Amino acid sequence: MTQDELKALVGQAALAYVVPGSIVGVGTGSTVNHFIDALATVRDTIRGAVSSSVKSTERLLALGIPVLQAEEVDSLPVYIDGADEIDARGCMIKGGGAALTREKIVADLAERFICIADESKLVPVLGRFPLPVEVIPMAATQIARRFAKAYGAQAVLRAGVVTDNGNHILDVSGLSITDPLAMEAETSGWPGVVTVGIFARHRASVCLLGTADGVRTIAY
Ligand SMILES: O=C(CO)[C@H](O)[C@H](O)COP(=O)(O)O
Repeated sequence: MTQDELKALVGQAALAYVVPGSIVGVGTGSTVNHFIDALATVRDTIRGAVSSSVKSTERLLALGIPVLQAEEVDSLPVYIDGADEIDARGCMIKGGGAALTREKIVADLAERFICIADESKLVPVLGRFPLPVEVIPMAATQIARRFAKAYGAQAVLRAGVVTDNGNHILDVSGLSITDPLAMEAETSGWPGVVTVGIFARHRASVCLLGTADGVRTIAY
């Protein structure tokens, strides 16, 4: 099976976690695009979606799924999203699609984070995938220096990318994230950091991994 077929498999499997009559939290990315397509087939059974990006909103609306604003809902039963890396405890690196800030906001509304990914995303330790960090533009250089000093890591500005929030993305390589909760807490507090792409406080409750043998479900 191709990687895209594995993504389609888990996008479809995630439908089992959609609560009838509810509003669904929807992430961003190529795997989530498959989920949105699957969600459209049951759109009459849900009240709508809260989306984590302009791209996902456009796809949801094009498929006839109503989109609500985050401020219109108190809580969501599930948030369904992809990841760039997932460790053995369900902590993740996210933000490859530059949507990490809104993803964390919508995930924070949800009771459960259902992560959908192909099995190549499962790693022993987070950090091989460069960590995306959304930053206020004027602070980018200062924050890059701080990653070098604190962790010996190299932060590179993602060229030509402006987030849905008008900010920039640093991609930080050379990290070995053995304590995701601690690193998320520490770096999230640096001035100028909007959102760090470590999802430890908002880690996955369930991970659906696409494998050649079918969907592997990991509950944390
Ligand atoms: O965090 C994300 C976007 O900001 C995505 O969930 C992550 O990049 C995975 O994307 P894909 O499903 O395309 O592999």
